[in-house]
Amino acid sequence: EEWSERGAAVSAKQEVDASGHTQTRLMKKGVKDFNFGRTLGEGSYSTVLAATDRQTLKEYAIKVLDKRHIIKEKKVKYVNIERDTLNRLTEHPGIVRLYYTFQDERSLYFVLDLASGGELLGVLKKMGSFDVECTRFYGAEILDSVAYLHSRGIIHRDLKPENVLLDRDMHVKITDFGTAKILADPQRSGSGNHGAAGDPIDGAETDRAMSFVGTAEYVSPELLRDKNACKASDLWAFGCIIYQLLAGRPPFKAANEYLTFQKILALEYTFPDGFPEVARDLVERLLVLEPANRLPIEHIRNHRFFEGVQWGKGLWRQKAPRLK
Ligand SMILES: Nc1ncnc2c1ncn2[C@@H]1O[C@H](COP(=O)(O)OP(=O)(O)OP(=O)(O)O)[C@@H](O)[C@H]1O
Ligand SMILES: O=C(O)C[C@H](Cc1nc2cc(Cl)cc(Cl)c2[nH]1)c1ccc(Cl)cc1
Repeated sequence: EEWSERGAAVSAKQEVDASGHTQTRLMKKGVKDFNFGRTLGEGSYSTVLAATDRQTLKEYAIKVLDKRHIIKEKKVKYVNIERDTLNRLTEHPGIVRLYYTFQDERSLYFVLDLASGGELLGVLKKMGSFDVECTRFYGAEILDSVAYLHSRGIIHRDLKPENVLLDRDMHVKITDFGTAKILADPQRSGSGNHGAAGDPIDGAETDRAMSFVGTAEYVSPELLRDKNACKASDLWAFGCIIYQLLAGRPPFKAANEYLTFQKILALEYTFPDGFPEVARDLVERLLVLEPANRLPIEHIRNHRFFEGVQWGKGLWRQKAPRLK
């Protein structure tokens, strides 16, 4: 029979030996259990391939990392953070699920949910911008997923439309957890800053937090100011995403990263003509310099912008709105 513990997936094979005793052999999945298909994309340290499990014919995305490259680029910590984080995130439809990890002499392998709809960024670029109905649907699924991350003591720290993938039914699958922060105490640090002095999960986490900054356009002011991220940092990024879906561009974008950072710290952004009022009110309550003053998730769910959204399972069962 097949059972898989999180992360180290093992399958047990019952066999009767010569003396009639039942023996159980444990086998970890490996490269030979899969037929590899087309390349889905490339990262700085990774290649993602479509693959099919030869026994179950189930389709996956397998992220392959070259060991030498990982070691040379000092990314071992990130890879193990990604694995440990994904292993804690097992039960939410909006998070890319990790089924197995394994390695061979040359590479490391993450066996993940296949998100065949591509990146939300790609769809947004094709559309130019989303209408309120589509923004409401994708905003709600992203928010529901972030609420789950936070409940599991995880801060994503690099939320952006590139990291919001879409499955074959055009539902959200959030990915890219190599730069996430695992909180030692999941209940704390809603908006309280922590990092060096806070409750890092380990020493490595502190120096990593000190070195890690997300993607310029979505970086929160607290991360720029005191190099500390908190759960509210993900809500800043969420505000940027809602703005971008409706406006077709992020709120803070300048000729280079330094100028973008200046705009963020000065809260220098404007709404384009025609930006929907109800969405403007929500964005203004999220793009707030002080993390503690940002709208908390429960209040975002009840905001007029999300009026009519069925939160919980219903959200994930309904058909995704046709992108028009
Ligand atoms: N589960 C998945 N299903 C389908 N496509 C995926 C999946 N995960 C990643 N991809 C695609 O593969 C590409 C590489 O993803 P990967 O996470 O390896 O690197 P990245 O995070 O995009 O790049 P970097 O490491 O530079 O940040 C991305 O463009 C992404 O769209
Ligand atoms: O089998 C497991 O789950 C644990 C290993 C731990 C691990 N072994 C490694 C070897 C190298 Cl060379 C680099 C990294 Cl980051 C390594 N991480 C592992 C294997 C694959 C992946 Cl994707 C992550 C971690």
